[in-house]
Amino acid sequence: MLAYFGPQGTFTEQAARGFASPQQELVPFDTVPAALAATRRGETQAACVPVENSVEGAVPATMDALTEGEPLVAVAEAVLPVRFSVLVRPGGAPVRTVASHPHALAQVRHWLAEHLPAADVVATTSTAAAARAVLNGEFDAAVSAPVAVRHYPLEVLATDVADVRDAKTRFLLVRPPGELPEPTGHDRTSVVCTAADRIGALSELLTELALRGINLTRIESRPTKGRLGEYRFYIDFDGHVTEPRVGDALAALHRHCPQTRFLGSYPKAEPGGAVAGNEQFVAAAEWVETVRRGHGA
Ligand SMILES: O=C(O)C(=O)C[C@]1(C(=O)O)C=C[C@@H](O)C=C1
Repeated sequence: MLAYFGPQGTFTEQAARGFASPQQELVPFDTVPAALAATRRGETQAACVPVENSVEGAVPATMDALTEGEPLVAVAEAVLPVRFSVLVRPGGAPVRTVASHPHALAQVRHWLAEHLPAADVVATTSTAAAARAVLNGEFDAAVSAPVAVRHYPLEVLATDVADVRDAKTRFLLVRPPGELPEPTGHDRTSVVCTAADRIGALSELLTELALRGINLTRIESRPTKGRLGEYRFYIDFDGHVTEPRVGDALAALHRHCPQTRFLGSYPKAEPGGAVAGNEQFVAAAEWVETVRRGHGA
């Protein structure tokens, strides 16, 4: 069974369908923490959750839920284009309230200001929860994934709604630690570190990556929720933990910050990024070995 951030008809469900094997049952949960908790309890083998959007940035609920509680590691990612449909109850009543997930609302702000300027905007737990609430009569319109209309008998007021063309959301498939995915040569590694509160602490972490020619793809901070000013850093970079320099960098991050949590090494959904040559690192390590054995200089 595969848990996903639901209910039925979310973008996350589409991403989960891409990950699931044909016989695997998909189970919706109304929140990201609930989907991850089911996987931690062993009720589902894995969970699919959104992690970042190209317009609105990180999904804080996912970041927090990945660091609080038993470790989970990402084994795959997917990137989906994000375009919305605006759904209403059949009958053409005036739209006084429009609901959606905060990330979705942030991506259609200009469209709403132009087309539904008088409507009150309300946040719901997900885009599909908004469609469900419209069906129940709680709100007049939902900003939803186009597939939502297959699950909720609503009318489509507008399609292809997006302030920014080509917006995308990245999703992760996570499961309890186990066998790692094989390296493919186009992988991403994710970790979270709590940097010490002292001069240069963050720059030391990043320098460990830069010195080894590792390309940083994302860095986000979230408060630890303990002391004011204490932050966790979510760091994504190119490469797989089985590569010598990536393993080396991870060990260095752990030395600086013993509570470093490994969040996975998994194939990148979209090729690209700076591909630094791992070969030099392997060749250099081999050279050191020959020196150690007294066969090189
Ligand atoms: O509510 C959904 O449909 C989701 O899958 C969540 C989510 C998100 O968290 O970013 C996914 C894609 C869109 O950017 C809007 C909402």
